[in-house]
Amino acid sequence: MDKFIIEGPTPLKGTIPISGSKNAALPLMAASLLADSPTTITNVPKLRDIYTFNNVIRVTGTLVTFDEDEGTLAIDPANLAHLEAPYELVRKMRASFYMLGALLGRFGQAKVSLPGGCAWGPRPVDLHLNGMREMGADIKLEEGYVIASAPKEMEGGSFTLEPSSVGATINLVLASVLRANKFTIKNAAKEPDVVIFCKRLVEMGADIEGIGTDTLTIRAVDHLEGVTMRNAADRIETGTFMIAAAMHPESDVTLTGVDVDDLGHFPETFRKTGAELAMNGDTVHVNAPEKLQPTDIRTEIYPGFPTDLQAQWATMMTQADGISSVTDTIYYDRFSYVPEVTRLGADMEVSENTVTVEGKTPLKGASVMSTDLRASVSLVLAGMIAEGKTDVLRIYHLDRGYEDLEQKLTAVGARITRTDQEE
Ligand SMILES: CC(=O)N[C@H]1[C@@H](OP(=O)(O)OP(=O)(O)OC[C@H]2O[C@@H](n3ccc(=O)[nH]c3=O)[C@H](O)[C@@H]2O)O[C@H](CO)[C@@H](O)[C@@H]1O
Ligand SMILES: C=C(OP(=O)(O)O)C(=O)O
Repeated sequence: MDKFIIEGPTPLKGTIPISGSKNAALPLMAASLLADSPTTITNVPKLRDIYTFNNVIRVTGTLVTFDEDEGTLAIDPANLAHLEAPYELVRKMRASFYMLGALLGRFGQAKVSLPGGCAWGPRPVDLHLNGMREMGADIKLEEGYVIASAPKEMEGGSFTLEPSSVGATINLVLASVLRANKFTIKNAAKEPDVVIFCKRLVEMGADIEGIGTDTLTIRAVDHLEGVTMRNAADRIETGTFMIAAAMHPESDVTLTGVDVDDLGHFPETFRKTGAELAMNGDTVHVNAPEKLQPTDIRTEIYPGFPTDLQAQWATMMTQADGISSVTDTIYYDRFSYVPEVTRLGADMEVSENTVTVEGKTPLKGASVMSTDLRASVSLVLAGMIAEGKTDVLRIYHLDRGYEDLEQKLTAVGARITRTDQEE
């Protein structure tokens, strides 16, 4: 198992290119299975989750070709015949559950393992399943698998997501675009990953009304055509590097290739820390403040503060002068990074779904353990401002979602090396 050795503290200075988004690419890949002809997706990052989902898709007989140098993924479902997504692959990442909507929507049948993914607490799929039932599908659970079937035409109807869910919105759209006479999703997710997914489906020929709002109405079309589509820039990687840039008073970082319109209210909140932020076209420039201001946040659905940046934000707040509170309203248990950042000297206390951070505490290098994707990157952020050597163990979590992380950070001044010496 690989680990990072980080020598700190180091200011970050220079330019970091932003990669294509993992969480936008995965639904686009699932959408390509609905088409009668091949789809090409550009700006796809080289990430473990993308490789895993490629393999999930290949099990069905679909031809998947990934040109890693170009970041171009070609998906040809002409020979898609095996309507199953097995446990061995689905357990590795939650988004492989999109196979349920894709296979059911296209073929009226699917056998898909219940999903894995970042495991910080309960992550149910009841809304995916109940929404499909409401649409007219028959859904059973057998030995850890969802067995689904649907007639050629489903009546459709209406289903309210409570709470709003990115994954359920995507799965219900996948299941309905070819098969439901008229299906309405209420309290649908409006996250940019959902918006780009719906827009690309419309380019393929789908009929989806209300894109970007919380009510989506889908009317079945006869067939969808494969197209060439561009994936979005990664808004979570963008936010992570903005936070990294604010943590050391001498840092001055430019991010390129950003989809600034996908950042919701994050830039506004970020400015409250005292960091200077300039956004110009697809470029974001961050100049760290002399003194970081304590800034409370609560995670919310888009355009509110993303839960996928909660751990990074709380870690940044260890360097702010004063007390701040970070509350996660989406995932109540997403705090496994707290004991690890505390090992470096942070003063953090979790109560229910809030972590209270008292700063500013000097951090000192130690060995810490990655527990999930965003928790892991917050340990890297902490390691880059900690005095001395920090070992971040189990970085395979990071490889799920950050493309070339150590190369990108090293290029702007961090001292990070990867080794496979971990016992
Ligand atoms: C691959 C991907 O894109 N993952 C993202 C996606 O995950 P994912 O799609 O799994 O997250 P959801 O938007 O579904 O989860 C939102 C909330 O709904 C709840 N819920 C969800 C489904 C369900 O059937 N029942 C239910 O109760 C969840 O427990 C959670 O409290 O959105 C999350 C919230 O922005 C992000 O943290 C993940 O990075
Ligand atoms: C939690 C994440 O991914 P997943 O939903 O696939 O676990 C994430 O991208 O932060």
